[in-house]
Amino acid sequence: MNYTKSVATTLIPALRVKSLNFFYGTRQAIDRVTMDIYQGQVTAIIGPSGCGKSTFIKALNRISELEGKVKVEGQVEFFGQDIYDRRVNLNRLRREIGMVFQKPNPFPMSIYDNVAYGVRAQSRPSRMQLDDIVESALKGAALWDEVKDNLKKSALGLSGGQQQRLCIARALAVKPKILLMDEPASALDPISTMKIEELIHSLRGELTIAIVTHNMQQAARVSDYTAFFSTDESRIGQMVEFDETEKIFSDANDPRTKDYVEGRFG
Ligand SMILES: Nc1ncnc2c1ncn2[C@@H]1O[C@H](COP(=O)(O)OP(=O)(O)OP(=O)(O)O)[C@@H](O)[C@H]1O
Repeated sequence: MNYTKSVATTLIPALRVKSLNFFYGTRQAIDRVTMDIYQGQVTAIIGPSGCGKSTFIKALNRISELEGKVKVEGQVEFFGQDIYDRRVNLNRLRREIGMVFQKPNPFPMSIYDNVAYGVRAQSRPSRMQLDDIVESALKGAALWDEVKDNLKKSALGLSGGQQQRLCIARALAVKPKILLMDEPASALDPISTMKIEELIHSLRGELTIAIVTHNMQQAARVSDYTAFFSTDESRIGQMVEFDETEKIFSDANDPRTKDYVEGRFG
């Protein structure tokens, strides 16, 4: 399916990444990445294995710091605020910039409690308020109709595709401004993949989305903007080209991007 896209005329950067270097210990994984992620748009990050796509998006809400000793240089501004400033509240940052991973990771609890989890951690809503939040997050993640009669059942009994939409509902429940998705459909069957793509399309506009994907057709279908990453001779990831998705896939400026999107490399 191809979705109609309308590239916005006034673009507001939700995230501004400036000359970002990222190191695991002493090993540099990405080198001087500079790009904007525009509000309300879907931005795809594509590129060959090991070029730093996951590293890059995990640096955008500082979830990468959970992976051990990492070092970050450069800046990431979230609506003008430096997310690497010492005073940043990490819980709040990760609520505002939510994340969905490749492998669905529901908590071992009921469907309802999964979605309510983050909301309960941050506030004390009444039962009725919480019911409303859970319902609207599940509707937002296009899962409500499938689970509304089984909210008390374990999330682990859902199919892989349903679990992934539940994880999206869990992220939506705390009202993020940005949703980062790291290959959200790569472990799913084609029908579940299509549902995730439709969902991305329906969330676009009110939500800013950055998605890492290996699937170039998927990037072409769902995104408004695309960043192509690759590695240099020393195998450090860099961003080669960033542009409107249509341009990247039909008339890229850099020959490395052209080769990759035309399947000649990677
Ligand atoms: N936790 C980690 N510790 C050390 N090195 C890591 C870690 N995670 C990733 N790397 C290294 O950083 C580089 C970039 O990895 P990353 O996973 O970001 O690439 P990717 O483009 O997302 O790859 P893939 O498409 O295979 O998922 C690789 O060389 C990888 O081995």
